[in-house]
Amino acid sequence: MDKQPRLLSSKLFQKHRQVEVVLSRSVLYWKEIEKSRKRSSCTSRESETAHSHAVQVCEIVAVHKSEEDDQGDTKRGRLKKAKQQSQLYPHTFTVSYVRRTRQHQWRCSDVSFHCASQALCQQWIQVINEQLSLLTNRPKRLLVYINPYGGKQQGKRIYEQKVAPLFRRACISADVIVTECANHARDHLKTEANLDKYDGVVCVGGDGMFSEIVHGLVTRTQTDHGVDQSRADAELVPCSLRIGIIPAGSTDCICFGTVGTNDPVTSALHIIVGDSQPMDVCSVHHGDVFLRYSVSLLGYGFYGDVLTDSERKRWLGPARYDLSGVKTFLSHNYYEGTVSYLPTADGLGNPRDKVQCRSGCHICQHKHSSKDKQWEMSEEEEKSDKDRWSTIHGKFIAINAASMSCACPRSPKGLSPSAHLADGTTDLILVRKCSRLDFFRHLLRHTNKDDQFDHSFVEVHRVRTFRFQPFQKQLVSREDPSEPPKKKGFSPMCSGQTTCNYSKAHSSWSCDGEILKHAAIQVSGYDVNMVKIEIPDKHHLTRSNHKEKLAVSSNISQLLAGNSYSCYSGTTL
Ligand SMILES: Nc1ncnc2c1ncn2[C@@H]1O[C@H](COP(=O)(O)OP(=O)(O)OP(=O)(O)O)[C@@H](O)[C@H]1O
Ligand SMILES: CCCCCCCCCCCCC/C=C/[C@@H](O)[C@H](CO)NC(C)=O
Ligand SMILES: [Ca+2]
Repeated sequence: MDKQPRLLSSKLFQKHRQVEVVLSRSVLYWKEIEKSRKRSSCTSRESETAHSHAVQVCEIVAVHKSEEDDQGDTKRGRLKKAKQQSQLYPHTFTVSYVRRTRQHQWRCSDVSFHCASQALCQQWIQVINEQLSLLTNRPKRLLVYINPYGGKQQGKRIYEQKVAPLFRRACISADVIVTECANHARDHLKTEANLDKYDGVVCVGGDGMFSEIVHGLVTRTQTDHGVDQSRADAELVPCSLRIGIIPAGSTDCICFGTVGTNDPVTSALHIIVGDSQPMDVCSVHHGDVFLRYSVSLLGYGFYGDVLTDSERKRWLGPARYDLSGVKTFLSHNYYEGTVSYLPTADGLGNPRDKVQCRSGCHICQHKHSSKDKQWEMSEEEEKSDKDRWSTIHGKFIAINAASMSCACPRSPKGLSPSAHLADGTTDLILVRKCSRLDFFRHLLRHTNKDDQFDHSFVEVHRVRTFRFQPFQKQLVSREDPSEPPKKKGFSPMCSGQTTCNYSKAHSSWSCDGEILKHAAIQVSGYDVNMVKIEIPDKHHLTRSNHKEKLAVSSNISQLLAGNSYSCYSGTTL
């Protein structure tokens, strides 16, 4: 039981049982009081039973006066007793709270308490509401964008049936925009939306829709502050709004990888209780042209080809990825090019250390602690960066940069199971040319417990920044990979069948599910945050089910952008 002082304590009825209900600052607690008769004395005494319950105040969704006085017991034998009790305790209030179920899923449960007087009932409602109003991280006004065509085209139904009733119950007001075309949400955020009115933006859709919203918010903030985001070295201004995700897409890896499940009700509840989770965001440039931000996967070769092919099959819904996956696998293309990367300093773990990023992850927390200088680069260290760049030239079936695990229902541990959500790094996975069978083995390991990096043709590096240059006949190798490539380095790629046996010379980059126009990219890395998501409640892990893989939810996060142009930095989503 909570050691904090009691704010309120009463004997009330719950269903047909008398319970002692106690509210402290952090916990609502109720315990059944069983009346048993002692034969010897024939006097009644109260004894404690094992039936006690506790709900954290921060996980109370709402408290309401209940209209009906049905005490919830319809069994005939007890009906009479229940009726008597409802006459004695006619005033009822209902507390809605978060209940954890299996596999990271949350549900909203109700418990009703019956009081003898209206004054007592009102007092309970008032005191609980007062405690809830102290939770300042909870949103009150939200701007919701629904992509009606994402995933199985269920976005609108999911919002209306599963999310809106919960928002209403939690007294959250929501302005809803159902998008009419691609980039509707992005452009509305960029130019029209009155963002002062809201505490957060909610995205009902998949990773592509989430990406739209990130781009809209970041761009809007930079425009408002006169920052030119196309400059790779621009100091970005933090966004003040958080983004929540209601999964309604095909992959939903950003939701799955942060919350641990892609369940709309769970996400809605995380938004209501104001949970947030920092996430890395990287910026992708082609020379000095800004292309996009990425929060999940940048994939060239296999995933780029899957995405390119799947876009033509959108009408198939999520199944398009399976079909295009098989087709791309059978094509067995590989691509020649040069990857240069700047590895992370020690202390940020490595992609094969089997450390999983959870809420309150110490690596991510250190990254975001301004007092902790452990991972901040000194000037000298920054200068010596130039010597730390590595360059690999080769033929690759896939080049993947995972800024987070990229866990999703297809691959529950993700492309890089130990990648961190907010450490300012990305895991660069290079899959070299190999046989079809070997590549199949590698892919298969994404779906089971085996280590997908444990192959001679796969290497993985935790990096702060990297560049990719597809092979070009006329390409003269640059001497310093840490310098951005000169413009001429991006002259037309070799066309026709050059080095690849089975494929065209170039693949495309899939950036969070969107195809980039250029194959030659630099993904900026810098140790200062571009955008940051804060975790306001560091205790979340301790109050959650310890079996949970990813204890927290990241559904709503805050764009707190720090400075700098860069990339793997926490964003506030
Ligand atoms: N009204 C609309 N009509 C057509 N396209 C839209 C509309 N609204 C948004 N979009 C675009 O649809 C694309 C895909 O949406 P979304 O990410 O929601 O679903 P998905 O691609 O099925 O899922 P995932 O990205 O998780 O694989 C996004 O890039 C977004 O820009
Ligand atoms: C023989 C079985 C092979 C199964 C291979 C499973 C591997 C699946 C890995 C999927 C990772 C998805 C990472 C997420 C990327 C998103 O950004 C993007 C847009 O939603 N989705 C895809 C599919 O690229
Ligand atoms: Ca990361």
